[in-house]
Amino acid sequence: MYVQRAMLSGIIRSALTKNRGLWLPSQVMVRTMSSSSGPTSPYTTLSISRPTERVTHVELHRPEKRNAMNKAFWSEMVDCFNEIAADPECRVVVVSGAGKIFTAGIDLMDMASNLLQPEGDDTARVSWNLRKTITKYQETFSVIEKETVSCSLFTLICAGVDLITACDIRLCTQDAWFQIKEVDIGIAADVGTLHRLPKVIGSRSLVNELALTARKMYADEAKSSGLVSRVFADKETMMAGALEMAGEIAARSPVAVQGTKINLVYARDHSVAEGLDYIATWNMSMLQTQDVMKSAQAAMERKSPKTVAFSKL
Ligand SMILES: CCC/C=C/C=C/C(=O)SCCNC(=O)CCNC(=O)[C@H](O)C(C)(C)COP(=O)(O)OP(=O)(O)OC[C@H]1O[C@@H](n2cnc3c(N)ncnc32)[C@H](O)[C@@H]1OP(=O)(O)O
Repeated sequence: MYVQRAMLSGIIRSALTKNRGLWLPSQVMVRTMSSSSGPTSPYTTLSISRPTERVTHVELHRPEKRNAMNKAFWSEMVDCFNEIAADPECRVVVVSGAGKIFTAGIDLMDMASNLLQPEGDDTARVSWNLRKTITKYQETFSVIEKETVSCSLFTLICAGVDLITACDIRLCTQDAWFQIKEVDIGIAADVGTLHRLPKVIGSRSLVNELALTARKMYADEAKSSGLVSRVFADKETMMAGALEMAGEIAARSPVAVQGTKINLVYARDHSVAEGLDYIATWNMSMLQTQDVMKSAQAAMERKSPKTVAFSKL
C-alpha cells in the first residue's frame, strides 16, 4: 500500500527499554521532533531523534521523493530498528514521514533492477535469488513488529501499508489516504500487507476489495474499518497526539508493556488455547518482576503509574 496526502506518519513502537525521564509538554516534543535537517548518519533515508527520554523518533526522510523506499531504505530500516531494540534508553518509537506524504511506497526507479533483473544462470537460480530478495525485504517491516509496541500514521501507498500494518498503533491526518497499489504495477503484495491487513481490519470483504481494486481509502473509512485508531486535523496535532500516547506507554512498566505487546502479536497468530499456554509460560517468570509490587503500591496510594521509577529492562 502506499500512503499519500497525510503529511507524516508517526509510528510508535516500544522497544524493550526502560524508564526514567521527564515527561515534556507536547508542544515541546513536537518542536523537538520537527527535524527537517535531513538524514542522520549513518543513514541516508532516515532521520533519528530522541524527542523525549524513552521515545525515539524515526522519520522517513526523502521528502523530495515523497519518501519512496529505495534500496538503501530497505536495509537501513533493519539496521535502525535492530539498533533501537538494543538501546536500553528507548521504550517507544514514533515513525513518521518528512514532508507532506508518509511514503509513496517502493521507489519505482531505484528498485526496478533488483526486482526485474535478478541474477542467476537459469530459472531455478534466478528464482532462488529473487526469493532471497523478497524475504530480505519482508524483514524490513517484520523488524518493526518484533521490536515495537505501537505505531501511528498518516498517508501512504503500497509498501507504506506493509509498514504500518507491522506497527501496533496507527494514527492519521484527516486528509490521509491509503492505497494497496501493487495490483496496479502487476504484482501481488509480498512484504506484509496481504498477511497483516486481514488481521487489522475485521472485514475480509473490505480487505479483498482494497487489495484487488487498488481503490484509495480515505481517513474516515480507515477509522471506521479499524486501520487507524485516531484521526487528527493536521500533521502537527497528530504528532502531538502520537507523542502524548508514546509518553503514556513509555511511562509504564517496560516488563508489562513489552509482555503485552509480544503476547498480543502471539495471540493474533495462534489459537486462544495456544495463546493462554504461551502467556502462562511468559508470566511464570515475568510476574516475579519488582514492577508488580511497585505498580500495586502506587495504585493503593492513588498515584499514577507514571510516578513509579521502573528499572531498565
Ligand atoms: C519486494 C518488495 C515489494 C514491494 C512492493 C511495493 C510496491 C509498491 O509500493 S507499489 C506503489 C508504488 N508507488 C506508486 O505508484 C506511487 C507513485 N507516485 C505517485 O503517485 C505520486 O508521486 C504521489 C501521489 C505519491 C505524490 O504526488 P506529488 O504530486 O505530491 O509528487 P510528485 O511530483 O509526483 O513526485 C515528487 C518526486 O517524487 C518522485 N516519486 C514519487 N513517488 C515515487 C516512487 N514510488 N518511486 C520513485 N520516485 C517517486 C517523483 O518522481 C518526483 O521526483 P522528481 O521528478 O525527481 O521531482
